[in-house]
Amino acid sequence: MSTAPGRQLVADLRVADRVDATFTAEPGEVLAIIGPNGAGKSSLLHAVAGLVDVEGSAHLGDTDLLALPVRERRVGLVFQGQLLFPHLSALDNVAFGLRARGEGRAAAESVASDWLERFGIADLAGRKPRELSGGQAQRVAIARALATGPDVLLLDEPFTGLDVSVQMALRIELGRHLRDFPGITLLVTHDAIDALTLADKVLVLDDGQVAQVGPPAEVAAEPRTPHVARLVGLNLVPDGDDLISFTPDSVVVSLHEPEGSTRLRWHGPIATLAPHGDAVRLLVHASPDLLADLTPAAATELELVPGREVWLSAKATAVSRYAARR
Ligand SMILES: Nc1ncnc2c1ncn2[C@@H]1O[C@H](COP(=O)(O)OP(=O)(O)OP(=O)(O)O)[C@@H](O)[C@H]1O
Repeated sequence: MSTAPGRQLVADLRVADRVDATFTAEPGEVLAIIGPNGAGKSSLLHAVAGLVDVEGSAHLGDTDLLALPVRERRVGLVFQGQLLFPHLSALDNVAFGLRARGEGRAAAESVASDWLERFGIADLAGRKPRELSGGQAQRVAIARALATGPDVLLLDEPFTGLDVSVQMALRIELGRHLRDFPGITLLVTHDAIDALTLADKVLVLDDGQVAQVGPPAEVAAEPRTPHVARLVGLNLVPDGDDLISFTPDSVVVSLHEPEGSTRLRWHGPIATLAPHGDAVRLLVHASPDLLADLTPAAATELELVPGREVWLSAKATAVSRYAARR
């Protein structure tokens, strides 16, 4: 366990022209960092880990993280494609960090063995990484990061590249371990499910800047960036100083301009048309792009095909309206 639990992280980090982000994280909190490709998510984690040049500040309680040499930062890393040491067994991989910190072999192996047990892979202790499946190797990598009792755990897309069923099992397991973890977890993910199920707080990064921070349910209900809206399956349209969001199934699709006074109407060509659950989901190149779900019968009736111009409208009662910026 961490030697110094209970310390808040207060960070104001700038990485070249890629990241300029201020955020805080509470002890025991899982902060999910989401945003489009190239938003700067990995750069932000690398900055905390000390893997890139960074300006600004990062304090963990009274400790100035950036002033500490990298190996003295109590930070656990699980990065995309990060390899285990190929020549070490699973047990020795997990024990490595403890050994590097000066623990004796027996003590380090006992802690490592305990962590393999907690991840349900004690029987794989003697295997080399090449003898492990992707999911097993990732369990070893996460156990290795947690075994040293870090103050901050950095997870960068920890489930990428794994089968969906393995991802689900590992997500549940990780959630269990994170609930007991007294340190701070920064979890970079492109998956709304990770953010909604594992995180206490979500930070949305857009072009290196913090676009939104809040509890997962709030970010999902009132997204402020098109990327997050799409992640949670909502349409998002700017309207003056406000944003409005609405579900694809609340959109009415027609071939002619809707009558009535609603301002909430758009038109454009159908870009794609695909099954979505029991419905047919359209992506329409309006301004902005919008999703609309309708029944297969309605799609056939309207003779909808890609390229066809359609009108979309949303009932005022079906939209959620909120300020674009807090
Ligand atoms: N070492 C580097 N030197 C210069 N530019 C970099 C470096 N690493 C990343 N970048 C650029 O900085 C931007 C942010 O990259 P970063 O990998 O942090 O984003 P990301 O949000 O993690 O993206 P992804 O989801 O694709 O992994 C990108 O435009 C990327 O090309």
